[in-house]
Amino acid sequence: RMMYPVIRKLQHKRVVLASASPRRQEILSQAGLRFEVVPSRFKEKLNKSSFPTPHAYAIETAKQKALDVARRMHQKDLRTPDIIIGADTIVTIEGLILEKPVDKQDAYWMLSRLNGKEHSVFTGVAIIHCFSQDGQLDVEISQFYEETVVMFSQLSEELLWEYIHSGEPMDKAGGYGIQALGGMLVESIHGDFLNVVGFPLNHFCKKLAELYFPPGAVGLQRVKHDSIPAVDTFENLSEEEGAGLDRGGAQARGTQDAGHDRTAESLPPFPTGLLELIAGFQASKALFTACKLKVFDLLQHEAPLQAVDIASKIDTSEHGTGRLLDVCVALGLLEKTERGYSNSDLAALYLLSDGEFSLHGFIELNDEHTWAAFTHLESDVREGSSRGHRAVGDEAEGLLQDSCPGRDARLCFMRAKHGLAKLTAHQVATALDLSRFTSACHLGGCTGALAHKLAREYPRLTVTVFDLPEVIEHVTCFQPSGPQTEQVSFVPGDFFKDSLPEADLYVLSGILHDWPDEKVHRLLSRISGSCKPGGGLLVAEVALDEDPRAARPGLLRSLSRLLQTQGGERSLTKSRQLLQLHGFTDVQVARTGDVLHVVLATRPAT
Ligand SMILES: O=c1[nH]cc([C@@H]2O[C@H](COP(=O)(O)OP(=O)(O)OP(=O)(O)O)[C@@H](O)[C@H]2O)c(=O)[nH]1
Repeated sequence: RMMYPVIRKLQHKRVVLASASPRRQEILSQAGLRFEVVPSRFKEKLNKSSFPTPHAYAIETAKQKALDVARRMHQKDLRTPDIIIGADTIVTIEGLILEKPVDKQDAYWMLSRLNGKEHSVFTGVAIIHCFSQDGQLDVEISQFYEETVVMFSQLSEELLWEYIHSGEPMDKAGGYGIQALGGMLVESIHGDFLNVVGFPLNHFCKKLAELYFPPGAVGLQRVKHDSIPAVDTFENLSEEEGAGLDRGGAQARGTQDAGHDRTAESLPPFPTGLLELIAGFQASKALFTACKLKVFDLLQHEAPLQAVDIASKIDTSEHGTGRLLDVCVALGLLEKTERGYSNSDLAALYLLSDGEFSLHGFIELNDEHTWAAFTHLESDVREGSSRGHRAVGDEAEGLLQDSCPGRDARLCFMRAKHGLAKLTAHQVATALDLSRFTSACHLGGCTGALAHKLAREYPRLTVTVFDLPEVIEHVTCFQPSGPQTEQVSFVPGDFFKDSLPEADLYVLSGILHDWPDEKVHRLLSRISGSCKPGGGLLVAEVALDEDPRAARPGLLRSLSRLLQTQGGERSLTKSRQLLQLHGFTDVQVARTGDVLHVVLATRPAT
């Protein structure tokens, strides 16, 4: 059998797979790895909301699974394995983490969330090297995760239930098995198939290559005894397993703080998520800086490049540039080989200044304005708006209104809006059926990204983009070429003062959250006055959610709105009430993608 060199490296080691998953066993044995299986007893009960990202949660669970086996094996037979592998697979959609369904109803709930949409599958993997000396356990932990994006077809209820009754969903993350019947539900995938099945073999081999054939001498990250995260995993040990054991056997050896004589079981879980959260602003600023220095643009044209060449081309210090580039590698924005640095797929897709789905403008806005606003957070929270609003908010509000401080700032704001609108336009345009309308007016439609998408989706529809004259003045450079441009026109005006263009559908996307309640009422009352009987109002907003984890992006944005414009995200219930208050009925709601709610309401015929 052909064996990948890194797998061969493990040939004479005692390798344990800490997993009961038959799929993981199959994938690793097909790869030629020899191992024993010792299923973990770690209960997957970590607090999901304490992790900044879903993958941080998956990695931590994988690590705890493997550590549980390490401790139990060490205590039980004192012949510690050399390597223990743990893994955890989760599905994420709309800010939620889905694991294995607990029953058929739960499987149905999961599958109907995934139905017709895109979701991500993350597998976190922990590779634990164990060392036993003087009866003590020492470990070195290496960990990584892999993401695969999966698109589900639109499926009927009947088909979902038939699939659920097959029994296949029950032991699978997200309630489906892509490798079997569940493959019929999947329209497309982007990324590693085996990652969805439960084990990212390719990334695993790369990780082993990093560990066993490091370019320099850098190898495993040795984790001190006292930082081995302890978890409550021993309650199920049989008497035989537990007999005569020193319960502190797996505990930290040589703790620095001898005064804290804690046992492993009494140590709290290692706060990986919290530590990532603490350092979160550093990662953002590193990304902002690399964008501002046009690192990704450069590497798109010339790659791979060494740090010294990048530094000379972007006119920065070699030392500082090298550090920044390595951080970008760690953040998954760049890739690094002996030949130099190049863009990761993520960077190539979203971080080029002229890419189709560029978030460059949004990053620039965050760097130049939101960042500054957040530096006043403490005083603004104390005062409810105030200083930050006066110092920074006026400027930010000016970006949205006619008192805009300058052309550059306005263009920065437009680029940010354009990038976000291109990302969400398809979801907003297709979330609900708009085919009964023939004319639409997108209020505050900025560069027209959503208007063009509406025109493409509904060939009978003409769309007027209504925005401030100083915005309309700059829209030309954002226009696509193609036939649907004839359906879209631009009209300058202020939706608080000027008469609104006639239309049978008004559209507000990401507008209401910019304004306090009093202005929202004024705007809705003007739209209600202009809307013909039978006409509609489509509102797309980042909505607050009942689930605190899913609500996080909305809540953070709400905080940022408070600082910048006095506006804020509103819950779906609030949005619905607002529309009803202004005479709209028949409110239909659709949740799209990760964060948006789209609401369509009708002005009744009187
Ligand atoms: O398409 C597929 N998606 C997922 C799976 C299987 O789902 C489970 C994921 O659960 P988890 O990571 O918790 O792993 P367990 O099964 O509980 O085993 P442990 O050893 O970790 O306790 C996993 O088995 C995937 O293989 C699938 O089969 N297809």
